[in-house]
Amino acid sequence: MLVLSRRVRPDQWQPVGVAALEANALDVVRSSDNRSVIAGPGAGKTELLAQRAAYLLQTGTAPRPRRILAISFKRDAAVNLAARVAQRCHRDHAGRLDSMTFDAFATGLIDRFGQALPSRWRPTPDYEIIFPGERDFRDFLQNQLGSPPVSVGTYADLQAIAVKSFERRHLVGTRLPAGGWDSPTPAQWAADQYWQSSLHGASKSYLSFPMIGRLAELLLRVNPMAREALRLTYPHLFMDEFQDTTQIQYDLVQTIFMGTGTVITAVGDNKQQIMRWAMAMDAPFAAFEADFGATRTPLYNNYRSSPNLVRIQHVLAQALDAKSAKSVAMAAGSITGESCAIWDFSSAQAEATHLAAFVAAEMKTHDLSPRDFVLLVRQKAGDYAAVLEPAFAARGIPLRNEAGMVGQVMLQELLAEEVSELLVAILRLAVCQASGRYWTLCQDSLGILRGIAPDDEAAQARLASDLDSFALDLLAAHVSPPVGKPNVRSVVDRIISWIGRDRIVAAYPAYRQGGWLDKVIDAAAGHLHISAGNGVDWETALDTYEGLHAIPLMTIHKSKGLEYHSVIFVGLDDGAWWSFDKDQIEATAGFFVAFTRAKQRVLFTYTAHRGNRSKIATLHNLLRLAGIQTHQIA
Ligand SMILES: Nc1ncnc2c1ncn2[C@@H]1O[C@H](COP(=O)(O)OP(=O)(O)OP(=O)(O)O)[C@@H](O)[C@H]1O
Repeated sequence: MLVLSRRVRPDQWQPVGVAALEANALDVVRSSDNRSVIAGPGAGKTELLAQRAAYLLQTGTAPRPRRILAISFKRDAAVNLAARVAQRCHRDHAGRLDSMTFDAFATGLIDRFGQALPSRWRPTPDYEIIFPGERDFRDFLQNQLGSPPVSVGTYADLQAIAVKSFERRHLVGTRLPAGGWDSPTPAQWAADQYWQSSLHGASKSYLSFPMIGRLAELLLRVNPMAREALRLTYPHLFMDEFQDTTQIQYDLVQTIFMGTGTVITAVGDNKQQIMRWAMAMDAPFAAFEADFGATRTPLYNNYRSSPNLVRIQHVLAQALDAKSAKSVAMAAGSITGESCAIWDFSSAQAEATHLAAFVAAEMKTHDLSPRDFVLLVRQKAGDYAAVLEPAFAARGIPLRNEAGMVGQVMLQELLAEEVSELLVAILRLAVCQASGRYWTLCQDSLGILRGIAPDDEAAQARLASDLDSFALDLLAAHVSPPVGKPNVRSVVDRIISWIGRDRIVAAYPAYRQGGWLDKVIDAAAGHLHISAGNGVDWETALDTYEGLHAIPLMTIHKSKGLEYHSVIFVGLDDGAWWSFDKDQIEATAGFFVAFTRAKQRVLFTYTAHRGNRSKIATLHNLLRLAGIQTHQIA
């Protein structure tokens, strides 16, 4: 694709990389006011943000040195948006999009300005990120907390605080008072004790991401200069998957941008809200429209799924929102036979054997690759992998549990880590035959790490020559992947030290805390060692590392935002959906997310050994309502 850096007149700008956008999408792309775009799956919401970035950058509506801030909830979504913009824009333009997760944004603010917080809220500069759970809060409330001062209440008052909602309601439930609570309730007093011991109880502070979000909000509230700097830098803000916004994130955005000239575009789908357990707000779009005067703009097309799947999606969508409009299917159907069915099996083994045979045959007949399929499960992916993996291996198809742990990092997260991506790109550049496209990737990433401006031709040329000689040396030293864990580790260490550990830490805020960089490097080396097993060549080892030829197995949560030719949902039974009764809406939304990842086909499997279908009768009834048949397969 030819991408130009010259400026385009707004009236002459055309969507890049897609034939057309629907009228409302084009309207949002060109808009200069706050918009909330609520649209169904596959409507092109992420694509709309990529197109809007292209429009703002290419027409000079967001002129240099101003930048666009795009906040996503998951790291791979942030990477995905940046990649789409990089494909559509000249790199001079694409480099002015800062696409990051909320956590990275808040952490970056604390790292830059945190020492300006009032002393009672100031973390140590070397604070660590922690992930406390219900057990930690129970231990704190029941064992670590003494009696409160009489003016606050009694020990019994403290014990009456619900452990389950302590974090959500009290610890990070509201904005932090700059000078502390004046006359705290027992719950506020307990929250303050937790805060003070996390911030000042040891030689360094220990903070969770929600706590960092709250500190970032306070920081911006009490620091008008930092607030103003952000407003000036970012005249445009994008928020993807807005349905999952937490109150903490919303308050931060409100403190920085409400009532300013920054134009906000928020996109999402209420029917895909599956993060309520992780503190997502009840109605973030309504709050945004009321507080920021945002105009709601719906989208009607579905570019992902076949007409038959869009028809079924509509039945499911109506169970979540009776007012939801039927989408217009823009993609054609390409398979014969049923595009959705429930397959019953006598055992998990029979299920695994049949699915492997089916996928192998489909790949052959329709020229599909393993990455066109996904095996989705509700939870405990490892248990399913133990049965499915050997059955697929017997058909010569590697299956890979993306939720599996490599050392201390989840595989899916490892692959989205900057360090892992850079390692793979440098290795591919050095050792693979057709490595052309890795040049640009390495040159761009290293240019950013070394602080070289894209238009500084002399420095870019020096970097290119440096990269070239490093790649040649690497190849000369390792014509094939090294054997043995220590040797693989030393290759990884050599690349990291050539890139410069300090540069990596300086460029990516997440690596500044809590030994995360070491965990990622350990995991990358461990995963490369396993991928290079059996004396394979470099290309095979790196393909295995990235899972290019393996069928992914993942949970619904991890599949958000992704798409596949065929989705096979393993386990439509009460066992997998044991908590269905607890929050039927969220569970049905999860079911909807799983279903809507498919372009052409969705298969559900069931085996009685894992549970009945009575608790989740609602889901089975919905499928029946949509005309889906159940077949006894094996
Ligand atoms: N205008 C368009 N023309 C053609 N294809 C498009 C267009 N917009 C999006 N697509 C394609 O449709 C698919 C879905 O787009 P996208 O991922 O942006 O949807 P989404 O609304 O964010 O989906 P979801 O909420 O289900 O994750 C992608 O493959 C994308 O490339």
